[in-house]
Amino acid sequence: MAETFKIRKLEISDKRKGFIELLGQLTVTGSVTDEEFDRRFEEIRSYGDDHVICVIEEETSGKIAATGSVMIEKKFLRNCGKAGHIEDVVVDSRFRGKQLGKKVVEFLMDHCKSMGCYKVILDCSVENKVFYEKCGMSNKSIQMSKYFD
Ligand SMILES: CC(=O)SCCNC(=O)CCNC(=O)[C@H](O)C(C)(C)COP(=O)(O)OP(=O)(O)OC[C@H]1O[C@@H](n2cnc3c(N)ncnc32)[C@H](O)[C@@H]1OP(=O)(O)O
Repeated sequence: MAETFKIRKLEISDKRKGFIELLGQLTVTGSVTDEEFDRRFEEIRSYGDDHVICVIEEETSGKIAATGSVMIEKKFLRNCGKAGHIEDVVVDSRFRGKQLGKKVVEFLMDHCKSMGCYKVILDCSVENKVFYEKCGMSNKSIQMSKYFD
């Protein structure tokens, strides 16, 4: 059957559509219960346009095929400017190479533009550098991190 894709914001029913399993293709998710998911969903929803999670649903199967999120940081510099931070971009391995990742990033960038951000930034592995270049980004600096126990 033909695949049809719809891009939209995350909905509370998306846990049943494989959203957490999809994130598991990016990194460790732990076992998120329905209650934990609902609580976190409501918390994120309360941030309104300052924290948006985008998904692409494959409508024939009703499964979430791709996702990505963006947070809007409010600054004092640049005349109290705003910066977008893209995180957690992942496309289901069955659907990679169909421009879905690019569509997710474009959706998130459009959101940043509509929010008046002067820039959008993200961290990624060397393997994903070309993908983000194809999304219109360029390498700016190095990534630093510290994971807490
Ligand atoms: C900020 C973060 O979240 S970083 C984490 C990124 N996510 C991951 O690493 C999770 C595992 N990987 C994935 O989910 C996917 O491979 C993604 C998200 C990196 C790419 O998603 P896809 O849907 O497969 O990419 P998409 O089809 O939109 O590719 C767009 C373009 O980038 C190119 N591209 C995609 N991935 C790569 C890659 N790893 N290396 C080189 N080019 C690539 C494609 O060939 C395509 O080029 P074209 O427009 O000239 O045809």
